[in-house]
Amino acid sequence: MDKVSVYFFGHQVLQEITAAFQRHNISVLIGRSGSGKTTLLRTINRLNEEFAGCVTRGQIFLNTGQEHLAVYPQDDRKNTGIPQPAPLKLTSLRQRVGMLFQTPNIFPVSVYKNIALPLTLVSQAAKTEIQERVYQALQLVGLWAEVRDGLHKPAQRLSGGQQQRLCLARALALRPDILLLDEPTASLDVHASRYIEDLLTTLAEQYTIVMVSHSLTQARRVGHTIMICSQGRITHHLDRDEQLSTAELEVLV
Ligand SMILES: Nc1ncnc2c1ncn2[C@@H]1O[C@H](COP(=O)(O)OP(=O)(O)OP(=O)(O)O)[C@@H](O)[C@H]1O
Repeated sequence: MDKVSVYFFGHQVLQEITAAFQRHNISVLIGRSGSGKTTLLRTINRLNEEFAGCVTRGQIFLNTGQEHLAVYPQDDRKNTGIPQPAPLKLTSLRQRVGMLFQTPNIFPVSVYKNIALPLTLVSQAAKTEIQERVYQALQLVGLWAEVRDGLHKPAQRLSGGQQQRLCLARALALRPDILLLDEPTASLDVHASRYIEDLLTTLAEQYTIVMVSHSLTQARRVGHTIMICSQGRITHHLDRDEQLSTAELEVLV
């Protein structure tokens, strides 16, 4: 992303952020409450636009390895003769960029339909293929053995950790390039959190993951890169093995 700023009702909450989230890496955003972590995450799938009074400036590109695509249509270089990447439609962007929230946002339908419904909406796949992709997604998040006998039971009956994995399976079934995770373990106990963390480490081999966390220890456990946000800026950009003491202090100030 290049010089990305976000305003809510004229108040600037992101200050010209320029950053790159490496492919097949877990980038963890940490920082004090209100520093802009969630807003930054939501620029990547343009979710901020769903809120009243929001204006976004700057440019975001998505590099999938095969394609170079523009997330935001604005481009100051319009008249410079530099070839412009293809702009992404919002529906396509939301399919390519999956998102998980602090508390699992399951739909009030069966386990199976939680994954199958969005899949049916965005793909032309036949019923048998939908079923195959639902099963694959459940296996990918380690839920298959736990839910195979209750696929058509209400998803609300699952535990919190299972519900969060179901949400992850729903996002993965759409075959995204990027996963955005907003404190995905915030509502889970330590065992369910560790399960999700291990899962993310495995998924990072295939997906680009950008995650918000309030836990520095979690950031150190799973993050390949740690980005520290403060007052709408990324003030530190650290690799996993870098000494964090200065940065830790910055966060605590
Ligand atoms: N929909 C919105 N409407 C108005 N202001 C908003 C909206 N979303 C975020 N903000 C403002 O943007 C600023 C950054 O909020 P954001 O949620 O991104 O911070 P955060 O670092 O994720 O905080 P937390 O760690 O508490 O979740 C805050 O001042 C917040 O009030």
